[in-house]
Amino acid sequence: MDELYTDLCVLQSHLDNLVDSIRLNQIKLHRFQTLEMNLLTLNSLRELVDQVLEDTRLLFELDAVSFVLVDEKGELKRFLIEDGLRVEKQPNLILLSSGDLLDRTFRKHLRPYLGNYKVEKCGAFFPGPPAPSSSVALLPLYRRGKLMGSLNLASTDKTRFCEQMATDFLDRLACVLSVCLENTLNFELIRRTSLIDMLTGVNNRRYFEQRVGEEIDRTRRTGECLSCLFLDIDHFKTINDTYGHQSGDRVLVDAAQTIRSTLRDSDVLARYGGEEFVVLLSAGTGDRAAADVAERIRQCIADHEFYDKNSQALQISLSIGVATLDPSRIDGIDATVERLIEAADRALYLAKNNGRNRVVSGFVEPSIQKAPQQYVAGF
Ligand SMILES: Nc1nc2c(ncn2[C@@H]2O[C@H](COP(=O)(O)OP(=O)(O)OP(=O)(O)O)[C@@H](O)[C@H]2O)c(=O)[nH]1
Repeated sequence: MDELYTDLCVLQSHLDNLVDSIRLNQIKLHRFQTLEMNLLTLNSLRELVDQVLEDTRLLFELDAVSFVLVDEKGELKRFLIEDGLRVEKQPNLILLSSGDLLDRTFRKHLRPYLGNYKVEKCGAFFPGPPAPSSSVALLPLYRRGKLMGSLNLASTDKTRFCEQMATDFLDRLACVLSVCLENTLNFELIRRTSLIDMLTGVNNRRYFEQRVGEEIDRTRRTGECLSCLFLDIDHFKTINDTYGHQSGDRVLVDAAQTIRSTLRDSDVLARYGGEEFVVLLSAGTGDRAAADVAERIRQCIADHEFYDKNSQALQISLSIGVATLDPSRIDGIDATVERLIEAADRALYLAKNNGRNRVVSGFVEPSIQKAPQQYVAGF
């Protein structure tokens, strides 16, 4: 009888353990499903990065999460900056200019690595080493045999990730994240290609008009200044007429690259149309700094040697109109895309009328529009 009772107790304890592990797996499954559902509704790389870095850590109660992405052409960095992410302030986002690290770590079998944190194996996957004796899971993200990145999880609980563990949930998460990453990158490329000027490779007017609206909303919220520069190549018709349309195209491409090289990554440069470009300076650039940037661009173009299609050197110049929207000077409702563009265009008109190859600056004025006050001249 006693023996039967002992057997029953052992059986009961087995059953209890089984029920516990089923409950635990249900909780895990629910967490994975929540994360997967969130990943499937994302629209941009920026959202994907935020989701992966923040939600994964909180949802799975991890001590560190990092996200490695292969970014050979620096495109992903540009997408993220354009969408307002301060990449330099995200130590857990690691953008690699080559896939060598991932190839070395996963290439043999494309399987996750689970185990103790070892600096030689895991050091490059975490910005700072997790606490001593942490356990980690490095999950390769790949599609069609190509490694795109990795999701890296760390816990101070050294039993959390062990070599012998079943990895079904983690495999599935890596697989879903890989598909989402591939879709997001394809979507970003299509979206941005339609926002790029085919000749010069800088953004087009459509992109600029989207961005300027977003930036004005931001200005209303933060009270920071927003400056817009209108740039127009002087006597461009004469360049076309003298050297031919193809040479004109070469000049436009070279001018766009030269202007881009004077700007910060976070500034927006777009071809507005024909020989007109527009620059939106990143939030917080005041009116004086904006005029300085404009003057730097003007000087850089004036000093630059351009070439026609027969490699004959030629010189060009730019007229630039600068308009600054300073929320401390105008009412929020006065701050509109049209008013900012109009003010920059008016300043450009003055620069042209005052002799070209110069910068004229002004503010978006409250209700009664004043002529821009000229305080910076080209030469
Ligand atoms: N090569 C080339 N020329 C273009 C392109 N788009 C516009 N243009 C030319 O740019 C010229 C612009 O001429 P205008 O608007 O008269 O201006 P401008 O000669 O630069 O004179 P100002 O602006 O007054 O200094 C026209 O001849 C257009 O045909 C382009 O994509 N390629």
